[in-house]
Amino acid sequence: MENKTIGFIGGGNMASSLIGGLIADGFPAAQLWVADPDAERREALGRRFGVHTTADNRELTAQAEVVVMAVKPQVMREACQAIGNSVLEKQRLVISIAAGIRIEAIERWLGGPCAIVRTMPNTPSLVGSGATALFANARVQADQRELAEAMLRAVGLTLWLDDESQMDAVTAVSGSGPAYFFLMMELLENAGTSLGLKRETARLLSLQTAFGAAKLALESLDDSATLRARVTSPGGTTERAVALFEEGGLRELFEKAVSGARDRAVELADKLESEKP
Ligand SMILES: NC(=O)C1=CN([C@@H]2O[C@H](COP(=O)(O)OP(=O)(O)OC[C@H]3O[C@@H](n4cnc5c(N)ncnc54)[C@H](O)[C@@H]3O)[C@@H](O)[C@H]2O)C=CC1
Ligand SMILES: O=C(O)[C@@H]1CCC=N1
Repeated sequence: MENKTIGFIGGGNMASSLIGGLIADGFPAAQLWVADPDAERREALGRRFGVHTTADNRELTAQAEVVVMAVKPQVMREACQAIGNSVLEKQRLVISIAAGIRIEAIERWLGGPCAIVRTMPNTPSLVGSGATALFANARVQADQRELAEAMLRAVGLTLWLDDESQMDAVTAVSGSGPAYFFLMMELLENAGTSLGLKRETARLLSLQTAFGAAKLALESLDDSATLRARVTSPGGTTERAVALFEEGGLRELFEKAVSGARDRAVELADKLESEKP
């Protein structure tokens, strides 16, 4: 991977997280390109990371051997169609991070057979703690698979899926997942503040507790329910809080919210892939 040039079509939140994570892992900024129509964004990315920037997607595909599609799903069709010729002619490896959009649609929009790896990363990639699932089409060669994996492993955990349709569930679990945990941290901080703690005290306790719980769970052989049981003294404080969560329907609500996210990925793909050009 070290000698490759990687280009991002779209330099928004997720591309910035991947770029920041790659640079922090030692990947040379001089081998990173970003194409974005937003001049302020290009300027900010150039200043923050020292990467090459351009407003011209085709200039990026001319420069970068690996082309990461990092635009919104709603922009994927137009962006793929605009770079299709150059991607196919130069036989670039395309890596998509777009939620919902299936490989078959990306290939169709590019206009011909192409090596495509569909992935679902998440924003903790910025600090090297991302989680990314990958799925490759049959045109992806072993060395390209290795390359895609190495790029995402540089910013966190990677795993390959054996069925592309699982990507929508992954999107709902780990793609959107950081937002659920941020929400929980926000709510715990607010609850602590309501109980009379200083905002900063409640914030630090909430964040370190989230971090500690995740670290403990990752390093433990026990499952999350067992770890929870160890915090829950019979007749104690945790038991009361957990009972109130259960009574309030948190378990059902969680199932509903995460399947709502999965359904939205499917809905987006069905809508965007069937729209007339
Ligand atoms: N934000 C997240 O946590 C995650 C996002 N994703 C996926 O990443 C993709 C990007 O999402 P975000 O970074 O959150 O969006 P964003 O809105 O922050 O970034 C999109 C960028 O694309 C640029 N853009 C728009 N049209 C363009 C074009 N034709 N060519 C080049 N650039 C163009 C915009 O100016 C913007 O900077 C989406 O497909 C999303 O599903 C995947 C995993 C996690
Ligand atoms: O909210 C979204 O649609 C994107 C995909 C996963 C995380 N952010």
